[in-house]
Amino acid sequence: MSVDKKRVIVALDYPDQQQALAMAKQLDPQRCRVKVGKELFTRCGPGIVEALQSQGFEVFLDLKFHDIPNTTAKAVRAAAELGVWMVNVHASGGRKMMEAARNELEQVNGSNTLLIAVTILTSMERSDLQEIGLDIDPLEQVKRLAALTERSGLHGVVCSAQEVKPLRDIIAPDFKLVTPGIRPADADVGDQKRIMTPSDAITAGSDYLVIGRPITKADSPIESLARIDAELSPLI
Ligand SMILES: O=c1ccn([C@@H]2O[C@H](COP(=O)(O)O)[C@@H](O)[C@H]2O)c(=O)[nH]1
Repeated sequence: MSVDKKRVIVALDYPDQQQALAMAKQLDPQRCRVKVGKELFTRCGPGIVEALQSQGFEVFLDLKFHDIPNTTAKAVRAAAELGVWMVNVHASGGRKMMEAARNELEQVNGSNTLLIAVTILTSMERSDLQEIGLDIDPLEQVKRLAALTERSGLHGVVCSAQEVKPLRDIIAPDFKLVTPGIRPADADVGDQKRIMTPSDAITAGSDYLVIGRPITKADSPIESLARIDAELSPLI
């Protein structure tokens, strides 16, 4: 089995195609992947995904679908037909929703799109869960949703890197753990709560690190990415 060297996914959280493509132009599609999220996709539509693919990038379409099973499944089909590398739903949409999405994906001819589920957003801490009626530690809820996601036949979950080690004890080794909330030691934390440095995340066993503002808002995004690469290169 070949080792995946492209462990960093750069979150292209920009308000227009021009800025997103200008950033992408500075990146090497052989060394990283890119993520298109709600802001960029809502502004630009599927054309931005196609533009990035034509530059050679594998795209994680991070739209976090959360709806009734039929609607979510059809949205996942649309993403797979766009040829994205990875797409996601919210695990809290439940087993029936996730199974419908997985079944629909299996019907897409020749697709090898990965389908993963968001557990608990990395911007949330225990007090946030309490406000929505969940009197539980984030780790416990993440474990519960990751187990449900695996039973529903998806390929992995989005979680915090802080949860990777405990999750590895309860899920299959090939179940993908995709971790946003990555912050180099000197970076602004912003609205993220459950964070980890790039090297600690890889050491803990994260498959993919999603990194946005520490790169995209840096004075020199390329120097920032190069520092992250240098931090990770002895580890991957
Ligand atoms: O739990 C989650 C799920 C998704 N995200 C997304 O990842 C990036 C992180 O960006 P930063 O600028 O590095 O904070 C962003 O696009 C989020 O939508 C997440 O942060 N947490």
